[in-house]
Amino acid sequence: MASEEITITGTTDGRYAEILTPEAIDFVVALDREFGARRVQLLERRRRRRTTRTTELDFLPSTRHIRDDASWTVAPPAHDLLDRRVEITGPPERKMTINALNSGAKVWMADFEDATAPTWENVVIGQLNLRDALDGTLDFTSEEGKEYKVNGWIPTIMVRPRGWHLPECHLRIGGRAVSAALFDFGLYFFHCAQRQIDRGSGPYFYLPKLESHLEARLWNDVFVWAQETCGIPRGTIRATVLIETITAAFEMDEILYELREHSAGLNAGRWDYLFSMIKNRPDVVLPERSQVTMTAPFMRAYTELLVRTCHRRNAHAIGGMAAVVPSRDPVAAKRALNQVRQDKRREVGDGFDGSWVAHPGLVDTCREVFDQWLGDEPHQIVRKREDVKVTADDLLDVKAVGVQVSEVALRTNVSVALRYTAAWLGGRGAVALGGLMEDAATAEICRAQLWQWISTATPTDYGVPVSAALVTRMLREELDVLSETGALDEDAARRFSQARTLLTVLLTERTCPEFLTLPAYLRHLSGGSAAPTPAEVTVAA
Ligand SMILES: CC(=O)SCCNC(=O)CCNC(=O)[C@H](O)C(C)(C)COP(=O)(O)OP(=O)(O)OC[C@H]1O[C@@H](n2cnc3c(N)ncnc32)[C@H](O)[C@@H]1OP(=O)(O)O
Ligand SMILES: O=CC(=O)O
Ligand SMILES: [Mg+2]
Repeated sequence: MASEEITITGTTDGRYAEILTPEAIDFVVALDREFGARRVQLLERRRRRRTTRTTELDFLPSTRHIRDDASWTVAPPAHDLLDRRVEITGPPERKMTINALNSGAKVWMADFEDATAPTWENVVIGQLNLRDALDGTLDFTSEEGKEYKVNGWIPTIMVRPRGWHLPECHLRIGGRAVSAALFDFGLYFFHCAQRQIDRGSGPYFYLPKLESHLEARLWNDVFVWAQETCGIPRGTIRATVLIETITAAFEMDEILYELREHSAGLNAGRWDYLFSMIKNRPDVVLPERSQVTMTAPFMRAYTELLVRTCHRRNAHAIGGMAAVVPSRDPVAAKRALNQVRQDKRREVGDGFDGSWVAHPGLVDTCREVFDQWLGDEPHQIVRKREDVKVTADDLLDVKAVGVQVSEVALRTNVSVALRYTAAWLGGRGAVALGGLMEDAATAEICRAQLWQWISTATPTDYGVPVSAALVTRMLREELDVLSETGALDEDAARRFSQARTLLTVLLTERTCPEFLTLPAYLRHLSGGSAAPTPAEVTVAA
């Protein structure tokens, strides 16, 4: 096994070499050799669980003792994760890294996941930006000559590696691609763990898209191994798990338990949660995205249970993303701020200890709401929310009878899915479209909804059922409009055409494809040359 060839197929010279040192690559390879096989087994378990399920989802009988045992709690919070009232998220792109570090938020989540298109450049240079930030050497000059530098105080940094489902195909062991999650975690840990400790902080993470406590156990074992290997005391790492799949919502206690010596609570990843709901219950038709708000009974049940579960275990409960971004139009900007204010008020009132914003222009709004409620207290974990009683039925209480979709809703989902996918193929993992922040999670909702509406022939409010023919026609029309108005240069036209082909295939599969980003990555960003499937050839023709 030790003789398996290690190959790297992306750029490795210039500043890439500062991250892709032989020692750092050895560390990632060792991580993948240690844990790669378990990751593959857990992905297979995900597939089996989803395809062979015959009864409704429920809490696990086998882990009842963990839920019923009131005696355990998670480790006390690290000193710089005590007060998390406002957390800004975004990709570790150079300028945005500086802007996030200067934003005044308590925490910055540097995101290799929903907000990053995992091109080789984005994933390696993102690591370099993080390291430069810690070394105090991060600067940037824009094309217009605007100079960017990090001011004095910076937020606590948490890094979100990619999910277990994604491979990093540019690094292979004996021809096998390594896990993208271990690649992102490993490089950050290798370069920045000690740097963070030296400045009085630590290696902190956000863990995305977990589907079970066994996946949390795998992360915990990765943490223990990484700390031991690098001579860092056990329990130095801290990680907040996003509860953003419906199966994980049934295992919140168990996830905290698995990670208890490294846990920094849970976060309500509302957008992927909706996506997961559609994927896991394809026959329960959800209306358009704008109508499924956080006050829908099943979304409320999920967030209430999250707060109660966290606080019972002395862990932070962190709120989610109101996906509006301020616009330059003052009226729209005011509306966006009001929406964010309302969303954060609901969260703090429910017991959340902090929340996310997607833009520096929203930091003050979120902080003001939490300041008003928390005052000088760093969090509200003392509010145990014992009044909350959430059953399995509550988590699944989707009122989806008689859903009809409007033409506007259909066209919006088509437009966002197409534009986002094209941007992603061009290396941008988050974009503002129509005043909304769109990232991998929100785009997955759009395309999964289109798939669901096609597969159930959901009626439209103008008399015809949604069909593959209707949606593929809309995709073509959307692309035609962009082409005719001259909005696309040659590169953009190619990416839009690739996006249309990809979406057309995914939207017409018999079962809802697991992820948009996985086939998109394998086909277009992995540096490989995957042959097109017969379905894609048909679409392209
Ligand atoms: C479902 C989830 O997982 S949510 C978490 C993942 N998603 C995210 O993190 C999205 C983060 N947000 C973003 O990426 C951006 O806000 C976008 C793409 C939506 C909009 O960005 P822009 O189009 O650049 O917005 P806008 O022009 O208003 O930005 C103004 C300034 O704020 C900066 N900015 C905007 N958002 C951020 C951010 N999240 N972090 C740091 N800087 C930011 C811009 O770089 C720009 O800087 P400049 O004035 O120095 O040029
Ligand atoms: O990652 C966050 C989400 O809402 O999805
Ligand atoms: Mg997410």
